Amino acid sequence: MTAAESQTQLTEPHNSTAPLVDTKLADRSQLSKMYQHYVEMKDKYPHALLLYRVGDFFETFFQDAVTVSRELELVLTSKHGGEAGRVAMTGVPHHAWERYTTQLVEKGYAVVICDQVEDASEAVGLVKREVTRILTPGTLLEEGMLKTSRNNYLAAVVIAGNHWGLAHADISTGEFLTTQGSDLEHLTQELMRLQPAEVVVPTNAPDLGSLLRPGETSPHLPQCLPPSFCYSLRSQTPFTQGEARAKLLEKFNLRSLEGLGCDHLPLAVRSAGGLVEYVEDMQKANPVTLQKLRTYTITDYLILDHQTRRNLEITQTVRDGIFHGSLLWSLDRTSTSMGGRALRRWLLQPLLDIKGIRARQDTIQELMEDTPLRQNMRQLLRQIYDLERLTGRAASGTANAKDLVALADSLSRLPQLAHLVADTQSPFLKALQKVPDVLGELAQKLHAHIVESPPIHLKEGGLIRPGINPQLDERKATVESDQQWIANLEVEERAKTGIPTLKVGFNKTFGYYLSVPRSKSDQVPDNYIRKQTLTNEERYITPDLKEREARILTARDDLNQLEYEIFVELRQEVGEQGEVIRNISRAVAAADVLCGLAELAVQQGYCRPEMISGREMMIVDGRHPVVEQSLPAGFFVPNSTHLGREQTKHPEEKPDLVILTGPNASGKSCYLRQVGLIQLMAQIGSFVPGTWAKLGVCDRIFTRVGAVDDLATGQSTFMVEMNETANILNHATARSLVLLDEIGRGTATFDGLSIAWAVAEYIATEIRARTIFATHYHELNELASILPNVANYQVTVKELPDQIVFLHQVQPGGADKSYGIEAGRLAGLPDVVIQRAKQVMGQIEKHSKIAMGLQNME
Ligand SMILES: Nc1ncnc2c1ncn2[C@@H]1O[C@H](COP(=O)(O)OP(=O)(O)OP(=O)(O)O)[C@@H](O)[C@H]1O
Repeated sequence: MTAAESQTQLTEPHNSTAPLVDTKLADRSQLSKMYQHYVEMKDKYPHALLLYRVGDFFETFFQDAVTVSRELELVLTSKHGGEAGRVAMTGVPHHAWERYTTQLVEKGYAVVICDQVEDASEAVGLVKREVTRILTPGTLLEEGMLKTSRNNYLAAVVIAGNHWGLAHADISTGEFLTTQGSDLEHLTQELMRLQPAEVVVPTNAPDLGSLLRPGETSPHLPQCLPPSFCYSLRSQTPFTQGEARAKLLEKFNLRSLEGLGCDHLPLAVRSAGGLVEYVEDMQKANPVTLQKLRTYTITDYLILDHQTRRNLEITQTVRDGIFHGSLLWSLDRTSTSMGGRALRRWLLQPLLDIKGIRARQDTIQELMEDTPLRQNMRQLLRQIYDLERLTGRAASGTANAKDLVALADSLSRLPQLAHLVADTQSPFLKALQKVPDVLGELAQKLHAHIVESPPIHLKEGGLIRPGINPQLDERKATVESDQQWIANLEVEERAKTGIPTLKVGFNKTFGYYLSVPRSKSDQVPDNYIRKQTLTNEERYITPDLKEREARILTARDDLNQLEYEIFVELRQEVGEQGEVIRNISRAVAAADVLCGLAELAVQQGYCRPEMISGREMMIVDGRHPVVEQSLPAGFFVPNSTHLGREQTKHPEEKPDLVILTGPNASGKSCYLRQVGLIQLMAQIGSFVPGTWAKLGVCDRIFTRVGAVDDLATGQSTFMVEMNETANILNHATARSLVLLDEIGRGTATFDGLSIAWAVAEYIATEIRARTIFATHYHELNELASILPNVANYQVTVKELPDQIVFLHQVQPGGADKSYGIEAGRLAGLPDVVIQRAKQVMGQIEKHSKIAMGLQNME
């Protein structure tokens, strides 16, 4: 029976023969003991999928079975549930729970793991089971469930009127930050930046504990929260000022929150306290260590709204939503996953502080100038594993022995790294010069204790080296000597019985046995006790053999247990050093990002931009960092940019606003984005694609690029465009960079042209933001003759008799034609249509000189 068939059958109304799918419809007193316990547990977690350990499986029952079978395409079956009848069931093998759970969590479900906590063979009555783990998208720790290249954020929000608090943590790395603000639009934008896997929201909803999957709505969810995330609806109590504050003080063992910088920020405190409470509630058996809470202010960073991040394709492309072809793709030369995550964070949160930017630039420069240092560092960094997450798993008790070996290997690279950077001067390299002694000692201890290549399982022995623990060695010796005794037994018994083919064997049911061919069974001595008869062989045991076997099995259990205890102690020691390891990990990650950026700058021939506090933007021979890498070397045509120069006798040479015209596909959008990306790269401290640059720090970059229907919100292309334009006009300042592509295209020509004109005029005269305005409306070129801070630029083409050659060069002046009709001709429009189009254009141009009626407009 397929999953689909079984599901159809089970979703039919319940009758006496169909399996039960609804716990509420089941007569609990008629259920057998285990199912009664299951239903009790399910009552506690009504909104999660409950995976219940039964023998070698994790099973789901009732309605959860239907959901799991549907989502994982597993066969839905049923089991006898006692007098009440059969119960719907879907199960997964216990060793594969991580794989299946990952899929469920990725689909936005919360999963509760209820495991057996006593040995089934020793249980009296029902095996004892407890909830050992609750997994939600934002509270994952397991290696296989996390993406190495990005943080997995859990966020918590508190909203009070137009004010908000937002805390976020990555519990796999320990990062924990909080902020507050006073415009709900900023909260939306900050959530869009973080892209949290899960957002915790305090509500008074009746269905507390439920997890809304992306796209699911609830009247209890504030409107400003974007629908694309998972939301956990929680009680408001832990988010009250008193509770939240107390929770933070307790968590970080503090008397006051002053040191955390959020004492005076009640909403930041409430969201952070609520988040800690939630994490503690989710992590039953594995307490999570978070780094000390840090407070930040969103206005301390360059603000990029969601549209701008999207349009500039910072982490993924607009068209396909993929990493390949994004800015991050083109810049990432990091060697560690910690560095990869840090680069992503930097790109989504560029700096405003010139000192901070210069410190990063200094480091890049030093690494560019010293090629051996850079190469050696990169080589060494490649040998450093994900220290942040390994430490997280150690501290929460989920790390295995392989994790600790990887951690020790990585820690032992740190002194080598320190040695390599011993003579460096820049701040980010100096931070690596001193490795706390305790880490070297820890690495040594781990290496000394754990075998080089340990097994994944922790309770089956083989983890700890000899010579570490006398008791362990003693037990090992006993087991080995007993095993030797058994090995000798074969030889001795062969000699004794004269049966040369006698063998000693082992199986799970009988343990050790002596195997003799049936033809020789009459030669066995009296002390052999027959245990099993097979086609060609007889199997025997002897009292001596059984005695040894009992000794071996007990000693081996003891041995494994002792090894496990030694391992757990080591793991705890690592956890205790969590903060020290994570501090140095952060330094390694930053150095890795900068080393990668230095490598990139050398490979691609980037320059160090001079960062200034004024508004000037000068880029000589700038290039688009992504398009350049996608074209064969030397094919990209560089272009310069001069904007916003304040002290100049010829303001027209350094305009605030550039009207950029040029035919389709000539390279206007590419140029526009290139300017935005160079500014953004400069503000993360990177060198930039160009031969020389001087850049005033921007407070925000705005883009309005291309026309895309927002079908999800039912808005037309034109309305989306107008909303975005309104947002820019309402928020841009003289320190912003505004990149506008084709404003006014989505409506009638004259409406569009009029809006485009008015928008450009407003930006140039009222806001004075540095702006590039790409347009097909050549009429806008008139603005330059009226406003002193507007200039015209065009992307040039060469006209040949039967084709247009794109030169991709941006030069002063306005294009007087758009070549749209030529493009139509090349595309095969009939000649008569082309001729008529030219006639109509001539007529329109005659009557549409805006400049002529300009006095009337003013
Ligand atoms: N400076 C450049 N050097 C080399 N190739 C370029 C350059 N600029 C753009 N191109 C190439 O030209 C193509 C078209 O560029 P782009 O999309 O920017 O044109 P456009 O003028 O904005 O067109 P439209 O007006 O139709 O949107 C790009 O895909 C790119 O490959």
